[in-house]
Amino acid sequence: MQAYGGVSIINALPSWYGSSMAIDMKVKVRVWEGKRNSDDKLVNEILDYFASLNVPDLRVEIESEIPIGSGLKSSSALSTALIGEIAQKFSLKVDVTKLSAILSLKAGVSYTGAFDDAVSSWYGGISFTYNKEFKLIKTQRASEDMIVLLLARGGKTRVDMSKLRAFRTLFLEFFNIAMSGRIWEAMKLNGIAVATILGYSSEPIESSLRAGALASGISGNGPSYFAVAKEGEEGPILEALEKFGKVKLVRAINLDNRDRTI
Ligand SMILES: Nc1ncnc2c1ncn2[C@@H]1O[C@H](COP(=O)(O)OP(=O)(O)O)[C@@H](O)[C@H]1O
Ligand SMILES: O=C(O)C1=C[C@@H](OP(=O)(O)O)[C@@H](O)[C@H](O)C1
Repeated sequence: MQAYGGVSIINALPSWYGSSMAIDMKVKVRVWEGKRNSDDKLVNEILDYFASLNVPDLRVEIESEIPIGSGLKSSSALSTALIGEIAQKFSLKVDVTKLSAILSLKAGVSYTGAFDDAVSSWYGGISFTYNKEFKLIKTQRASEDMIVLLLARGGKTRVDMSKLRAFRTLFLEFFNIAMSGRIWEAMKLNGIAVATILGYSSEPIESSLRAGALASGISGNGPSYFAVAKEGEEGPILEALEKFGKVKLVRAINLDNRDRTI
């Protein structure tokens, strides 16, 4: 089973309201009956949950294009893909995205459950959620004709959640801007605010906005930066971002055929 990474539109830590957009960076997971081979806490939390439903011990193979601990939703892509794979293999009916959020919290890899990220990872497109109640507000298709430029970096450390929580009202406003359809504006405001609050340099963001990006900022809690460009207008932004490291170009992804009944 596979799921996808994403970039943040609204980080859910400040207000519990979150939104993210799936991008074409894949995580592919396969499982076989056999002795467990993972020492990852998220994988083991998921395997423990299914063991409690009498699913036998499983060997897990993960192929991921997303750097771990990047802000690009590697954990939600992994957990939804793994939960979906096990549910399909053993014909179990589960709510993939809600279970992903609950088990991510239990495994300690998430602050709010990252339900926003689980929904975009699993269903593609854009998610709007209220993570406190695992509530899906809406999903919408993402424009696949935009280019997302990534300074993809992994290995983030814990963030001080109270720093972001202090800006609850501001992020609630950003969320409302996104809900009204002004996605790039909300994405940019969120991305700049997260960078400023968490102390990341704003130089890559300023450079890409000067070069014509529709949005730029920190995705999730970082450390990855992103910029969004209209197709054909990405050249100067690529040039601006390349001064800060290797840049990866991807597109948003919609998964119109995802089975919503698993
Ligand atoms: N390829 C992978 N293999 C094993 N575990 C992974 C992989 N990708 C993600 N994870 C899990 O996700 C966690 C990282 O989550 P997090 O810090 O929220 O990063 P991100 O912002 O990329 O989602 C890791 O600690 C690990 O448990
Ligand atoms: O832990 C969480 O609940 C979240 C972490 C952040 O994402 P990353 O894990 O990608 O940093 C954030 O953007 C998301 O809305 C919620």
